[in-house]
Parts: sequence; C-alpha cells; structure tokens
Amino acid sequence: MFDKSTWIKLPRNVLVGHGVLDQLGEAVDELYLSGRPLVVTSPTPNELAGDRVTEQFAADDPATVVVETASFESIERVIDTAEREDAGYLIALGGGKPIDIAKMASDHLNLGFVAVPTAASHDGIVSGRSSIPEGDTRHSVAADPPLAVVADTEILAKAPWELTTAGCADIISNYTAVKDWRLAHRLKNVEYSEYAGALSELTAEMLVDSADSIKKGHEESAWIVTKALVSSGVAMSIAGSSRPASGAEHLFSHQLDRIAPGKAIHGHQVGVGSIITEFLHSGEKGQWSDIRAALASIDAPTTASELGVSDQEVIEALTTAHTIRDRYTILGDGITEEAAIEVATATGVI
Ligand SMILES: NC(=O)c1ccc[n+]([C@@H]2O[C@H](COP(=O)([O-])OP(=O)(O)OC[C@H]3O[C@@H](n4cnc5c(N)ncnc54)[C@H](O)[C@@H]3O)[C@@H](O)[C@H]2O)c1
Ligand SMILES: O=P(O)(O)OC[C@@H](O)CO
Ligand SMILES: [Zn+2]
Repeated sequence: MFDKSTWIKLPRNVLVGHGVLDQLGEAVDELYLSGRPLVVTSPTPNELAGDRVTEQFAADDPATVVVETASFESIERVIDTAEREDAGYLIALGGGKPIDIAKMASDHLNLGFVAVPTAASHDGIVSGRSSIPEGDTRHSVAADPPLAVVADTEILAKAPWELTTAGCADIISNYTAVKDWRLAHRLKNVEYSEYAGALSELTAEMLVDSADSIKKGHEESAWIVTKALVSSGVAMSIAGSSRPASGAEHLFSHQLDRIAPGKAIHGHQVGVGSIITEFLHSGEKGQWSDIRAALASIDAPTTASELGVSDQEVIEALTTAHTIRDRYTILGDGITEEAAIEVATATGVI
C-alpha cells in the first residue's frame, strides 16, 4: 500500500524589492486576516520603519510591542500583549529576533503572522523554524512560517553590512548541509528529499555565481541574498526540517554560541564551519578552498580571529558539536582534538 504523505507549509505572498514596504497593507489584505494587527519589533527597526507599517493599518487601530532579546520571556510578553490588545494577527518587523519571537507567539496564539525583515541576516526570516535559546539548546524548532513576507530591499540594503554578509554565508553553508544530509541518508537511513536537497544546493550555487554583484552599498546585494533566503526557506519547508540548510557547520555554530556567546553572528560562524566540514567531507583536494574564497569575496570571515573567537574555542566547538542534537553529520560520533586541530590548521581557520 502506498503510504507516503507530506504537508508543505509556505508563505502565500512573498514581496521582495525596492519600496515594497508600502505594499504591506495590500499583501495583508489578500490574506483575509481580521482584527487588530500587533506589530512585534525591536528598537532600531521600530525607529526605522514602525510608522510606515502602522500607518498602513490605521483603520484597524494597530498596537506595537517592542522586544529586545530572543527569549521565552519576550514570547510571553508578546502573547500577553496580543491577548490584552485583542490582536487578530501579528506583524514581525526587524531582524531574526522579533521574527522568531512573533513566529513562536503566533503559533501559541493560533494567529497568523506576517514577516517584514529589515536585515537579510539568515534564512530563519522566511522559514518555518524558530530559534530561541532554551537551556543549552540553540538550534531551531518547527513553528509555522509567515503567511506573507514583505522584504524591502531599500531598507535591507541600509542594514549593517555584516548582517547581509552573514545572510550570504548562511546560504553558502547549504553546500555542506546537503552533503551531511545525504551522508545521514546513506549511513543512518535518514529521510532525504531530492527536491529539497537540489533546491538548497542550487540556491547556494546561484548566490556564489552572483558573488561579484554582492557589494557593500549596492541594493542588488540585498535583492540577491533575500531571494536566496526565501529559496532556502522553501527548501526547509519541503523537507519539513532544517536539514537542507543545517548540517555539521550549524552544529559547530550552535556550540560557539554556547562557548563564546555574543562574539560572532550566526551566518559568519556557519560559514567558517562550512570551510572545515567541507574539508572533512572531501579532503585537501575538495571544495573547501572554493567555499573559503566565496566567503572572502563577500567580506565574510574565514578565520577564528576574524570571527573574534580563540583557536581553543574553535577546537572545543568542533570536538563537542556532535553531542548537541540528534543529527548525524560528518562529525559522526565526534572527532578527536588532534583531528580538530589538523583540519582547522589545514583550512587556515586557526
Ligand atoms: N529561525 C531560525 O532558523 C534562525 C536561524 C539563525 C539564527 N536565528 C536567530 O536570529 C537571531 C539573529 O538574527 P539577527 O542578527 O537578524 O538579529 P536581530 O533581530 O537582533 O538584529 C541584529 C541587529 O541588527 C539591527 N537591525 C536590524 N535591521 C536593521 C536595519 N535595517 N538597520 C540597522 N540596524 C538593523 C537590530 O536592531 C539588531 O540590533 C538570533 O536570535 C538567532 O538565534 C534564527
Ligand atoms: O535548525 P538549525 O540548525 O537552527 O538551522 C536553522 C537555520 O539556521 C538554517 O540555516
Ligand atoms: Zn543558518
């Protein structure tokens, strides 16, 4: 008997481009949401674009809640505000933090939410994944994706450049994530989606092919990376997990978040992780140097010192990364300290 089934959750409206923020009201109208919108934002995005968002919903008396940290306390505050203000849906305005918070809160409230990213910093801004630190856990969990994404490249292009290069590096890391996924499929019978794997790889390839156009101050950079972030989010939705975009390089990054908190940002850490894990996959003659060159060409870090972490922190993250999640990767049951030093040295990371 044929017994396969799948449920792919995707945004309905995705607007990317110059000035599309002014079409937010129109994009929301098409979703048949009702009631008051609650804008979930953080201080800088609120200053930059809060009024442009709320004025489009003036007839529905919008409310705003400003959050600062990605925490369960922030999610509680959004839930309480939404209940108190009788919100009908949420609009997340900002970088990854307000979007993750709104994603989790809207899941809890059974309300729809719309994402208005102001930074193209990682592929969580469009995906069905949310990442809120809980105890020792740093990786994402499933949460319904936004019903719509309105990504204004004029705003995204003015965000700090390192956030855009982090978004690019998060996409480049898809190369090794897919290698890890295939490995887990071969060795551990982990379910693999050819469609999601191919889309994720293609997304990384297209971004690298466009690397020459990714330059500070060019709005086209925001356009290229945001389209890639959407595509990577779709790959995760097809897979029903973050597997197409998260392998050992992400385990390494999640460990760095615990060992050296606040020193480097997600995309930059996974980029450096990807150089290392590509070497582990394919050896000296593999494509690790292509990944390193692609990262360098878009101004993303390629070494521990550029990340602002110590060599010892890199080694500790590498040797312990396999323990943090039930996700088989090239790190297998763990690599020794000697192996970690060797690969980090051979790739010039330390
Ligand atoms: N959901 C996922 O799958 C996923 C994946 C990776 C990371 N994350 C999470 O995302 C968060 C990191 O994302 P982030 O770096 O976007 O965080 P963020 O929302 O804190 O934004 C980073 C900084 O950039 C500022 N900013 C945003 N847009 C700006 C703009 N246009 N101009 C000037 N400043 C601007 C913000 O005010 C903030 O200070 C972390 O909490 C991380 O755990 C989630
Ligand atoms: O599930 P994780 O490992 O948090 O990955 C989600 C996202 O960062 C993939 O780019
Ligand atoms: Zn990521």
